Amino acid sequence: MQLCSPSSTINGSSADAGTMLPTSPLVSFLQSLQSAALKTFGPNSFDPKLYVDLPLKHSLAATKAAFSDLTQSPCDGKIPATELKVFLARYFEEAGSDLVLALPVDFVPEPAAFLPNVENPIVRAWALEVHSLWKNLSRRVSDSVKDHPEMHTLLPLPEPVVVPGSRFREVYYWDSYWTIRGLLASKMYDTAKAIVCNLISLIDTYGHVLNGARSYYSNRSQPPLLSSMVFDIYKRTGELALVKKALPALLKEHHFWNSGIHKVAIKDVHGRRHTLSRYYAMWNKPRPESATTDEESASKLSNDVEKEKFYRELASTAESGWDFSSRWMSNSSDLTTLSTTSILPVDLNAFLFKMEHDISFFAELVGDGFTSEKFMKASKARYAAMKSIFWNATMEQWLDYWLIDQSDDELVHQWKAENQNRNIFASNFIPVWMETYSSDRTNVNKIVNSLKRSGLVHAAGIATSLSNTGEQWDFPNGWAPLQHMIAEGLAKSGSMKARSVAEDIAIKWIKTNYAAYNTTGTMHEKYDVESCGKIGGGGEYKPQTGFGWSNGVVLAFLEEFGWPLDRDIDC
Ligand SMILES: OC[C@H]1O[C@H](O[C@H]2O[C@H](CO)[C@@H](O)[C@H](O)[C@H]2O)[C@H](O)[C@@H](O)[C@@H]1O
Repeated sequence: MQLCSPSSTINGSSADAGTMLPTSPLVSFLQSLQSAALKTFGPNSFDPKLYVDLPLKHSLAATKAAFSDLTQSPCDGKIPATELKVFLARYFEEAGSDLVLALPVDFVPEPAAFLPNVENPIVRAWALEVHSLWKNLSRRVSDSVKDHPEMHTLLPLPEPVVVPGSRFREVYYWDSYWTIRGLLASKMYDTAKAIVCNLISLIDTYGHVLNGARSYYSNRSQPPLLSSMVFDIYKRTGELALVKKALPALLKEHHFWNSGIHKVAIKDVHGRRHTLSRYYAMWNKPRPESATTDEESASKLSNDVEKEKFYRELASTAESGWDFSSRWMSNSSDLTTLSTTSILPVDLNAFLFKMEHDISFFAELVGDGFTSEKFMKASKARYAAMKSIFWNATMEQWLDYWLIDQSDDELVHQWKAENQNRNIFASNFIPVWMETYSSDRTNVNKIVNSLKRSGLVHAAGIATSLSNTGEQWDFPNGWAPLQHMIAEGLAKSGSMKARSVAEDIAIKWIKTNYAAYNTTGTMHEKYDVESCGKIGGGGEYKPQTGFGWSNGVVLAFLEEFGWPLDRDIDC
């Protein structure tokens, strides 16, 4: 494979964070269609995202004119269902039809040296089924997107793609990391590299990796894991070409997260000044993919200023990947108290610490000593900042820091102990995924003890939080990425005790995925950690199947821990 096809021209750097990016005419129109469809079809089984994913069959002008005729004399303020259905069939292609199923070039039914330590034949057969799911999730962007981008919200990408599945028809940023981990276990190195090339092309065009490859996602990113993708592929293949290609893009991405409104200065208890980052979307309107839901949630707010602030918090929370969770709310039963832009998140800064480390490593590899040194210094500075601002020695975990009672106009915040959020979330343990933390034996043992008494570890894995709010990034849901980062960090620490806790988490997780697969015939986006084989729920959309990161984590766990002949896979 050619390493990466030439990517689209650079439009310049991304707009200043905190500003509003303009809405495209197509997205605005599809949002009005979404709103009309809700009125017509009602809320049961209504998925607002479907409407903003619809590709046009005719020009936007012609489609708008026809829609306008339809809305001239609606009965009871709504378009009759039969008329709307006819309009939809006449003017739109099916959602997702602009991504064409494409067999990955490097897929073989049973790769050589596949999961050598999985000895149990039942588990091996299932792992091969999970491996075969890459065929269902692999696509290429249709030519019509490249030829007529104005008729699609889907963005053109130069290489084949792997999608999470179901309503998530397009590429997602942080999901891609665990997809890649699974592809590496599946020995599908070209497909893994293609994913990275696509994300680099987004940085070339927008200055950051988008939440997902849709025009309506351009106002925000997602947890920054591109450097980890490049690092893991390099470790596996030893090929320098991808590192060389990725390095300039990573420098741009680092700038995106460490400038403008993402960047926060804070003085610690000793008066030392640090710089950390936060999530902050360039958007203060309803998220187009969930506009009807967001408008409903905002309806109890009394004025436009409050609504705009709330909409920005919703989009910024989507940027965190944890949409939605009590983690970001000052009142866990009230979504309108989302305060994501006023929080310094542990996991985001841990990812950036790793990015700095990775960039330093990549720069060294390509012979750029100056950049390598610069980023080593940056990672050391963030390490010090994370210790001063997030680490809580009594709880022996890292805690999110709330920037409360201080306005954004203040140039430097002042750390106060009471602003650390003492609620327990899986994110409080994510730094252990980074080698710098996991290789410190004393620290790891403290973290293992703290994790064990946290209340997060359940029969079927690690819970996202301890609060059952009905939001999907809360109890009792467990998510594949969270299990993986914590277990991998502990497993690689060199502490036998930590490795055994990690293996226990991995076994529980594999068993619950297997049991649910056996009863439902599919892999799920999230699971309920209270009992083995139970799928997750809650949140703003129906639980999804497919599913990229769950498949990736099962394969990565089986690669790391194997499965002995005599270990039972049943719950
Ligand atoms: O449509 C609602 C939201 O859906 C996405 O978020 C969830 O799915 C993503 C894909 O698996 C995942 O990356 C994210 O962590 C999930 O919470 C989307 O990313 C959001 O932006 C969107 O508003």
